Amino acid sequence: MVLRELKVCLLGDTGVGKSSIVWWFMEDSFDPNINPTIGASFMTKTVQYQNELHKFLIWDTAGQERFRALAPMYYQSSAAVIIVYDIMKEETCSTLKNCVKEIWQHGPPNIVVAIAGNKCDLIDVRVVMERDAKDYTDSIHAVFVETSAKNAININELFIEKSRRIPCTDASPPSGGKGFKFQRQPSEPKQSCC
Ligand SMILES: Nc1nc2c(ncn2[C@@H]2O[C@H](COP(=O)(O)OP(=O)(O)OP(=O)(O)O)[C@@H](O)[C@H]2O)c(=O)[nH]1
Repeated sequence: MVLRELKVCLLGDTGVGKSSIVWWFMEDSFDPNINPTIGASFMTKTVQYQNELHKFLIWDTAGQERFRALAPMYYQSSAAVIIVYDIMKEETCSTLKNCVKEIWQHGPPNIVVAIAGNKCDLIDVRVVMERDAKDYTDSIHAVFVETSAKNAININELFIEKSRRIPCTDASPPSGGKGFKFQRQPSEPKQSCC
């Protein structure tokens, strides 16, 4: 079976639920008392997709202002970004849009962008309309999905949709070899990020 590697970076404001999304994807569980990320955290998970194994290499970045300058170090070496906003906080959409602009300017060419409107379990108190978010993401040709890390809505789908769109690196060991091929190495940050 072919093994493919997909480097994915999560970006977005503090508190939108990036770590919770990753945690659900990794562990099938939700922690209401999860701590804010410091710097960034790295995780891997391998899933079977059709007749391939997809190994996700996931960088979960910190959304707090004081860590934003670090973000380019992670997205510049990624094949895909998931930019998360909170459907209850309009201002997190502004951050998202700034983030998209920055990635277009400073990210790798052909990076795949997905937008996740998180906390859709709180649909009754939403302030960001799904239609508006969808129109925006269509305009930038990004994948769009509303998610809930709390109720496990669309989390696996988000990662699977990514893996369908990313031109994956074949990480199968060359015949006789044992190692994995990595796509790109992190480089120095160019400027502060989303
Ligand atoms: N109701 C609800 N709460 C959520 C959801 N996802 C995350 N939360 C809560 O939102 C808060 C922030 O979640 P985090 O996952 O730490 O957010 P983050 O984007 O990683 O934050 P930083 O690490 O600071 O960048 C926590 O209290 C979570 O329990 C969700 O889908 N629904």
